[in-house]
Amino acid sequence: MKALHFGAGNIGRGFIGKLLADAGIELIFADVNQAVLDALNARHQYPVHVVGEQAQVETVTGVSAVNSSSDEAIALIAEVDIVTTAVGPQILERIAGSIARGLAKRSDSANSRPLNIIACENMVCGTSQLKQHVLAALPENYHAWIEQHVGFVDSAVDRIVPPGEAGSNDPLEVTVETFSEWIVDKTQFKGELPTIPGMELTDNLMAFVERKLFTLNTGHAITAYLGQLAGHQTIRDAILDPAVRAVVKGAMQESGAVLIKRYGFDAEKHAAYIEKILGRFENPYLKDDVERVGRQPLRKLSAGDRLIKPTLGTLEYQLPHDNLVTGIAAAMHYRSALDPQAQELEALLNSVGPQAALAQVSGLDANSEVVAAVVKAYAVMP
Ligand SMILES: NC(=O)C1=CN([C@@H]2O[C@H](COP(=O)(O)OP(=O)(O)OC[C@H]3O[C@@H](n4cnc5c(N)ncnc54)[C@H](O)[C@@H]3O)[C@@H](O)[C@H]2O)C=CC1
Ligand SMILES: O=P(O)(O)OC[C@H]1O[C@](O)(CO)[C@@H](O)[C@@H]1O
Repeated sequence: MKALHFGAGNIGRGFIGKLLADAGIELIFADVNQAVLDALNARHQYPVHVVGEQAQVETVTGVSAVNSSSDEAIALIAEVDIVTTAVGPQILERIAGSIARGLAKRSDSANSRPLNIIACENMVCGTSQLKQHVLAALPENYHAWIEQHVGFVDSAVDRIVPPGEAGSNDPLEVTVETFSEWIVDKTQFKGELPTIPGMELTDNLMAFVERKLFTLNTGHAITAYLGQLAGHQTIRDAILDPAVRAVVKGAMQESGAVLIKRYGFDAEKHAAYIEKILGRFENPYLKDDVERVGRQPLRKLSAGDRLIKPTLGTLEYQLPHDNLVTGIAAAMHYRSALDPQAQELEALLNSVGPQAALAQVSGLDANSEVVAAVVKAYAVMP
């Protein structure tokens, strides 16, 4: 089997690419970072530091790399059995053009072996969104062939992989936690289901996607936003602050109450899931900055993402949401000189004020009770 993986970043090298290579699949990364491409092609291997109680360095071997918009990448799409991505939600549209050209070439060369494409991003149905971008970039006469031969498989991906330590000058080295979970929708595959250790198949993906995004990511984001307000640099320091932890845990419980109602999760098991996540945030072996986890606040404050979507669920089922409201207010205070979305948010707040800014960014009704509650919480934050 042969795979092309877009995005040789933290999740690409530290999680998805590692699982593919460990499964004996010939793996080629597609990226735009020349230093990373050169290093992968010079060494064909890289170290993954798996940190936890029993730390170990695992070497991923037999890998190579191409530029993601090169003719080589397009030729590979025409040839491989699996394409995966971990590039960031906003980049999916950009790589869709290369994928479309590769699929056209595959169809033109009458390669009718099934191909499965799996986007591994923090978003609901990321692969289905990628599929729409790919179809939009392809002439209509290819669409029926794509439907027949190409599986667009949605997935949920969970492993905390911060950027490498500033002290390391190896562009390939990556540090990961021991925990990992990659769950894919088995109903969307074309051809035989692959057997890749570490990839779990389900026919109930939406429950897993929402469980992960609206528990881990909800709690993580609020830890970052409240952590920054309290002057903490890292997620660990923030979650060890009792005032931050109380709100984070409360918000995960509020979001969890929605998930339990919607998907029938067992309440006790869900409480244990929350505790495990709090322990992962505390991981003493990872240095994870609040600025990484809080990045792109406009995306994180959008209607379908980790703060607003669970809050909408609490409104739907008439459940408490005070801690989620505090988290949303803290997100509106997020500032980062390195993050264009943080600056855009600040400019919007300065020009139209918190009530209109929140309504614009989140799609919430400006005159709703929940927006009024967030604005009230926002006003009393330092
Ligand atoms: N880091 C983490 O702990 C986790 C991240 N995720 C998700 O995984 C995705 C990737 O995140 P990270 O690996 O942390 O980001 P990253 O920034 O470390 O990696 C992204 C990679 O994509 C590459 N890239 C950018 N434009 C590209 C293009 N046009 N073609 C090909 N490659 C391109 C970048 O050069 C970089 O190597 C995101 O959607 C994130 O939400 C999900 C779970 C955990
Ligand atoms: O990658 P995003 O969506 O910006 O959000 C950061 C989040 O992703 C993760 O890196 C992995 O799920 C979390 O650590 C964090 O909640």
